[in-house]
Amino acid sequence: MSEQSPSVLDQLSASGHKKVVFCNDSDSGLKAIIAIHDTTLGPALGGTRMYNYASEAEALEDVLRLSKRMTYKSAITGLNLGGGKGVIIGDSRKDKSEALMRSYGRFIKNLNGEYITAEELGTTARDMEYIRMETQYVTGVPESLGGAGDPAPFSAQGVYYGIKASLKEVYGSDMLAGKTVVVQGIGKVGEHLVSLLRKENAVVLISDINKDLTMHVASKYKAKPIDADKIFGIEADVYAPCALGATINDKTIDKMKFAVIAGSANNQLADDEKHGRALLEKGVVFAPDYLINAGGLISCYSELTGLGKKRTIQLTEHIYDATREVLRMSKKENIPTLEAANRIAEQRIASIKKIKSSY
Ligand SMILES: NC(=O)c1ccc[n+]([C@@H]2O[C@H](COP(=O)([O-])OP(=O)(O)OC[C@H]3O[C@@H](n4cnc5c(N)ncnc54)[C@H](O)[C@@H]3O)[C@@H](O)[C@H]2O)c1
Repeated sequence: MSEQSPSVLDQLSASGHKKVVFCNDSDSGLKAIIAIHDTTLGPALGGTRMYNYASEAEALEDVLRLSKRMTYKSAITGLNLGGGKGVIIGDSRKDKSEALMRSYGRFIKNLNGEYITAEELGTTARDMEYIRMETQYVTGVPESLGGAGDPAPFSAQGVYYGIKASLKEVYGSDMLAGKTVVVQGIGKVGEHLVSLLRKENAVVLISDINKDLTMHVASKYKAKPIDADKIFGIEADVYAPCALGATINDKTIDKMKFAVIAGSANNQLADDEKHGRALLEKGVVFAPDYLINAGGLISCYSELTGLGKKRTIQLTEHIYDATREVLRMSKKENIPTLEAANRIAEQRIASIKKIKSSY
């Protein structure tokens, strides 16, 4: 390691991580890192991403960042879960096998429940089935195996509540009828969101790089297709990014004519501090992504704790109140909404830590 790069333990100290496990199995070719950020509220839950990282340092940086975000996400959503994440280094189309996934499952097993995994970028429900063959500490398995199934409908529902809470902040009413919403990306989450918005007679504009899907969703829900390069010139009440991260950046902020940004995509701000502050100054209400896209996490939590669908829906509805609280704090303290969300999450963790210290 060069003199400039901090040691792994220094990196953990700086980010407040509890534990990082490096996994290596030469028989199956497994190379993975599991990061456990914080377990004050409960076991560390977070998906496993499989990605062809350019270096181990890049994989470590990603897993540290993602696991910390999971701590905040669970905390602000009111769940009794900590934050963790796993990354498998490799090409998910070429390097995956039953043995590799089961080997990874055995590393999770050896953590005795301190870390619970789920599906993420590059991993599938089938992979979770393989992990399940080795350990019970996995969630998001198919309904046919007793799991809660696809979390996307719950993620969409949470985004819908986030949009409504933001409209309430801006217009004093959360009615969607007649409001214009631009949904960017109409995949698993986006399409469910379009359906919920159209049920309340919102005017919905959709954009997706998949043209056939766009035409299909447009005619199914009576939504209007728009070109990707037109999005940031449109005047609309809400922009719902449901495709990629970092769409709010130096290039797009100036052009935006939206009152609210609320969508499912992770890490929507290219630079959390800089762009969070820029949106605040521009008067655009930004519903923090990690809060309003937590419906999928809530679905996993329900699966783990044996809660039924009804309770999952109730917990997802709570995203409305949680968003309102964040927006109120942001306004009162004149701080970006992401910072307000982080503070609320940190306050919950600190207060529960105190309770747990009492014998
Ligand atoms: N699925 C969940 O439960 C869940 C939970 C939390 C967060 N998220 C996040 O929400 C986002 C969407 O998730 P998903 O499960 O619907 O993914 P998905 O892959 O099913 O859908 C993404 C859609 O975005 C489209 N797309 C890609 N690039 C685009 C671009 N430049 N412009 C317009 N459209 C583009 C794709 O064609 C696809 O239809 C992702 O960022 C994901 O990380 C998803």
